[in-house]
Amino acid sequence: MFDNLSDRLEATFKKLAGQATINEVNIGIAMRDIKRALLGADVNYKVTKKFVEDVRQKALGEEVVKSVSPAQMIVKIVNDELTELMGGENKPLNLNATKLPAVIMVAGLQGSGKTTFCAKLAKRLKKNGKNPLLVAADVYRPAAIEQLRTLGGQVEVPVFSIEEQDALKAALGGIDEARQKANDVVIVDTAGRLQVDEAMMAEAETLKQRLSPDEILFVVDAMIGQEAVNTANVFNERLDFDGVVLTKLDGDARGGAALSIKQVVDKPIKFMSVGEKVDDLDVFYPDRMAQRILGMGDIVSFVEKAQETLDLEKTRSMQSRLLKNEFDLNDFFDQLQQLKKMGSIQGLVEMVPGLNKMIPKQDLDGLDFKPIEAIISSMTKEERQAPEIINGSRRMRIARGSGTKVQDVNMLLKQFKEMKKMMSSVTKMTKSGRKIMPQDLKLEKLLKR
Ligand SMILES: Nc1nc2c(ncn2[C@@H]2O[C@H](COP(=O)(O)OP(=O)(O)OP(=O)(O)O)[C@@H](O)[C@H]2O)c(=O)[nH]1
Repeated sequence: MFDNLSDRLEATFKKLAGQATINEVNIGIAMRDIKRALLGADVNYKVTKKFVEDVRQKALGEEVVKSVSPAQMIVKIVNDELTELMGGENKPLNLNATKLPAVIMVAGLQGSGKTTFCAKLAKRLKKNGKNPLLVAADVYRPAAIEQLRTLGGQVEVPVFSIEEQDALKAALGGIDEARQKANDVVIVDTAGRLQVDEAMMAEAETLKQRLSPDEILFVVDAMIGQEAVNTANVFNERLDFDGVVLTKLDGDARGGAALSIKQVVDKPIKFMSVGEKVDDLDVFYPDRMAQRILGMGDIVSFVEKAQETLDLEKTRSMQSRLLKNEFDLNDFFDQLQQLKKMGSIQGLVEMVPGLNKMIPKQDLDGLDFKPIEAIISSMTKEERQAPEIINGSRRMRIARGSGTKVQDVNMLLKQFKEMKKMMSSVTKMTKSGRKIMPQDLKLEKLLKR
């Protein structure tokens, strides 16, 4: 996701890197490039136009600070504007129902990933101490009910359904059942159709009126590009939903939906789904997403994900070593082993600065960490602890031992060094309690301001 956009933005920043000052001419060229990059990523035309204009105004209005290069300044402005574009901060679910159970209604087109999302959300809520009930209000297709049952089984959350084709009856029945069984949240999976149609909308409206949900979430497949924004508009006009869930962000989606939806319907993106497995759901953080788009990785999400999934003992010791700046290739190796346990590798790799450049994309599907593992395995304990002692002859030995080339060893060491440098600035920032920004990770000069 966003690869192409990231590459094109990076190229734009590189072009600016050699320039001494910001002026109408170089900003004009940069804005033209950014505009093309956004349109190429399927971002809505109006949104793109406004975005570029805002960045231009800010860039030209910005006071020139000697120690900051135009490229750095623009990266910062683009980062801030991207964050704003996607909603600024994450907006959490509203589950402060005065009457229990809280009701979450989930709507969207058929095949958007709605049912899968319901199960993922149930799992997440359960983990957070809730006692959810899933309700199959997609009553027209037995397969959909069956799917919810299967997924409910996987996440160990009960599923309520009825035989009759009456969505309202199913939903009300589910709420009743929740009251009796002391479930504090009800997640209602509503019917999707292949296209927005009147009957579907009317049914969803009735459900909204009768259930008074605490939260209506609209689920949309990010792969459908511009159409995602149009569908969101139609649903929003009828349902005035509370939040958006973007799905299939692990696929080839160009990201336009993520970047346009908030602006067009003025509703926050609350979650993003990044794979088919029940764990592949992340809270949507606009600031972290902006950092990812700018190729800065997303250390914060990565550590959080690690905490959720991994061997806590190991994670803790890794974090403490990170804080002490003792992170070495042993930790890196451990991390790779653990990564495999953490679901969608592609998604995870994108979160770690440097790692996305280290592992060729085509290798990700086959989880091919083997060359990296082989290289690290061929090192001695001392070498892993202090990679700087790995000189030319050691590199040759390691390459031979791991069946790789010296260039591969060089590459790994170089990337590790960069990663360590970045992590060290992150940890310094964490210690000082200051919020971490992408420019902290890459643009060291800015730190000196
Ligand atoms: N790659 C990927 N696939 C997903 C994701 N979310 C859902 N899917 C897949 O998309 C397909 C459709 O998902 P469903 O949850 O059945 O979609 P739905 O909107 O409930 O569709 P109906 O039940 O047919 O109305 C399934 O094969 C899911 O496994 C995701 O984030 N990434």
